[in-house]
Amino acid sequence: MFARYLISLPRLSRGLATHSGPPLAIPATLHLKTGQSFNGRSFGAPKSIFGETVFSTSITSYTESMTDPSYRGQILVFTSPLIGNYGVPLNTAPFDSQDVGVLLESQRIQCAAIIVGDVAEKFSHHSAVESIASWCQRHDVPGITGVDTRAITRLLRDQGTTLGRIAVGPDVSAPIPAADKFWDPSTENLVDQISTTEPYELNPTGSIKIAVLDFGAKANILRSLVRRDAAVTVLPWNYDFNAVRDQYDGLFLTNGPGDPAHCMDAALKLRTTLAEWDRPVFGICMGHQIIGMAAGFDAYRMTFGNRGHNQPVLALASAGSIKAGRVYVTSQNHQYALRLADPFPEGWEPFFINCNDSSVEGIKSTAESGKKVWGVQFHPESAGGPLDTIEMFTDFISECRAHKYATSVQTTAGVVSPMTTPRPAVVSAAA
Ligand SMILES: NC(=O)CC[C@H](N)C(=O)O
Repeated sequence: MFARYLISLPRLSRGLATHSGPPLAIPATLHLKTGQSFNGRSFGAPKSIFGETVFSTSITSYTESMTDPSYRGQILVFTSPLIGNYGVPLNTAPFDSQDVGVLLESQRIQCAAIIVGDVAEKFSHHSAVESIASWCQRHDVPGITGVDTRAITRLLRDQGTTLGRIAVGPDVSAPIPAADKFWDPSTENLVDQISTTEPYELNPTGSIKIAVLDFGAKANILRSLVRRDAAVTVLPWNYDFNAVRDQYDGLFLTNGPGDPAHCMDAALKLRTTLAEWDRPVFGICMGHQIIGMAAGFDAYRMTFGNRGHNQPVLALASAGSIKAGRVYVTSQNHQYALRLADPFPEGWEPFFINCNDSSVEGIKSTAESGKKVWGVQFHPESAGGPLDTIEMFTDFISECRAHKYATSVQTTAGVVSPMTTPRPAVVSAAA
């Protein structure tokens, strides 16, 4: 009994640590390109920056959101009023070939800045090692607290995602930059800045070989594949996959930051893949947009996008664990979407639709096409958010196994009886 207290005491003292950055006395202001300003106090790095101001309605998982590479270049406004109350954990996972080396979604904070109503100066969680303010400071990322995030959100909902500048300290009283001086991250190829430059492998002894095109992958996407015993090869976003495709049992396209138009090169290469290769392909968010562009859809910029962890989507088709007619609650972070085409390009059908704004949430290849290709705008891997659609990873891997098994039976027919061919553990009943 006494020993139990001894073990928990150091944790308790760590968990009750207080804010360790500079005092919240430095003024900071968010200026929007459209002329509005919001005054608050600085925390984290006391530096001024530009970015694209977006809001997220997620209530928890600020650590996962902030390390999601898709937020690169963005000033993230949390609508949840209290942020930081459970602190920040140590962002290292045991590094072995089975893991991605981080607990959160990438090695560092990816968003340009955060804006919160009330930053928690005290935090409490058994795995917390520092406050959100000291974490932001270590990563050179500014934050503003003490502003009316509801007012900012209502503004962004009306006028759409808006370019912004955070002015800190002496910059608060400097003249507001002219509208044409606001840096616009959508003009840059942010994917190229974040994607791996060299191929690398995870879980090389896995039983099914999956190639991943990295547009700015969240770690939980890679984990979700490795946990299903995939041998994962992560490739740069514009890698010539067609030159190596026959080594793989399936292709996965990840999430990523910025305007998908910058990745047209990847979409055109994928068009060739889809025309000539019949193995399963799955894409999430940016990956879904790339699949859509390869299929002939347009991607457009939404007014304020969808960022939050409770976005309802209606399944319009069944596949694997997904049942047509059911609503799934999903995690989302996107500004762009595929434009609804009527009719869909030949060989494609609707997969999911957003219940709030009717935007396209998923497309899939038709049964007649003989392909197994899925794209979803939401994040089945979650982190943070609900796990309603996590089994889509199992469905994808099962399809890859089923394809590999069917091919091995075909190629060995007449030589080896199918009975002696090892059958994969999980074979999907997917349509
Ligand atoms: N999470 C993502 O992959 C986002 C995709 C794209 N950058 C968008 O904003 O729509």
